[in-house]
Amino acid sequence: MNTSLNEVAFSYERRRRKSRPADLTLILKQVKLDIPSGEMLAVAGKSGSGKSTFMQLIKGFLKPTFGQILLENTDPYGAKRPELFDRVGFIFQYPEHQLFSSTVEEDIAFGLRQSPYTPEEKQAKVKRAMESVGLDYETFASRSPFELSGGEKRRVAIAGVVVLEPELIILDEPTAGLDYPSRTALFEMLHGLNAEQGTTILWVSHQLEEILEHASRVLVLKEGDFIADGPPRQVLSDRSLLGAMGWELPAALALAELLAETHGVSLDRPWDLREVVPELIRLCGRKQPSAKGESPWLQ
Ligand SMILES: Nc1ncnc2c1ncn2[C@@H]1O[C@H](COP(=O)(O)OP(=O)(O)OP(=O)(O)O)[C@@H](O)[C@H]1O
Repeated sequence: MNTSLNEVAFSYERRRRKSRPADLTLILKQVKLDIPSGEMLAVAGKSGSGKSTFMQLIKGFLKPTFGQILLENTDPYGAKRPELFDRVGFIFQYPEHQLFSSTVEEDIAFGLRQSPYTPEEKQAKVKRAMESVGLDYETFASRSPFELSGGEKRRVAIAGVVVLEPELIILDEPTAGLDYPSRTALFEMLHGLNAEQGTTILWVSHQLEEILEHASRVLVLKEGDFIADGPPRQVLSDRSLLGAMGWELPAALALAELLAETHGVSLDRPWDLREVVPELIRLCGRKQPSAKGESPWLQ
């Protein structure tokens, strides 16, 4: 689903008739933005910069004070079509805190309770949603969500949104509090939804490495303005931007710079630590890993 913000400004203050943007404290400042269908879009910015407000406007939890949100070129408010917001799924931070049913299946099916589907159709949808988040139906459907691991609980909570087949999914720091394997699995799942169902994924992230690895585009928000927008490799190599945001250089670039300074090694802008490792191995005089994947450190 194509999503646009047309000069959207937002204030939590009450707007009086005839008030202008300059009369109010704006949390989002006349933002113009297009989010074409199918993007993996990360939003970064300091605490209080307006990320959550931005996401809630797209979901329809908040209404623009000025300007318009367009979903498939339609303003849901102007066209009196609030149901367009149902095509946007919203996953809060720590969504597992909102699980409440006694079984995984009931929890995921909760959003379908008002729908016209038969019980069999609902079960098929739940099963499909569970598969798309990597939860085996036979293993998990009848278990209590409260007995699962943190990563599994989060998958159940996400399946409860995926079952509604949203075209755009918004996630607020989806990897917060997860260990490395759970983070990797979560992104595999999001990439799967994006590639197989064309779902647009928009998520808030505070981790540059995560953005570099998973996003097709990154938006940087500062005090209600998008100050950068583009491919992560381009945006996150801008030193003045990194300085303005108080962000460290991504680890692979920092390591490459250190190698250049200390050993005169020149690497071609590595973005991933895996791209730096072969050079480190060479400098240490160790062999490269064999085709079988043996660790060079153990030889
Ligand atoms: N309900 C509210 N009423 C009034 N002001 C609010 C409300 N919610 C947020 N704000 C203010 O709006 C600004 C932006 O908040 P927002 O939650 O959108 O930022 P954020 O970038 O998501 O922050 P964080 O990373 O800490 O979650 C902050 O100054 C905040 O205090």
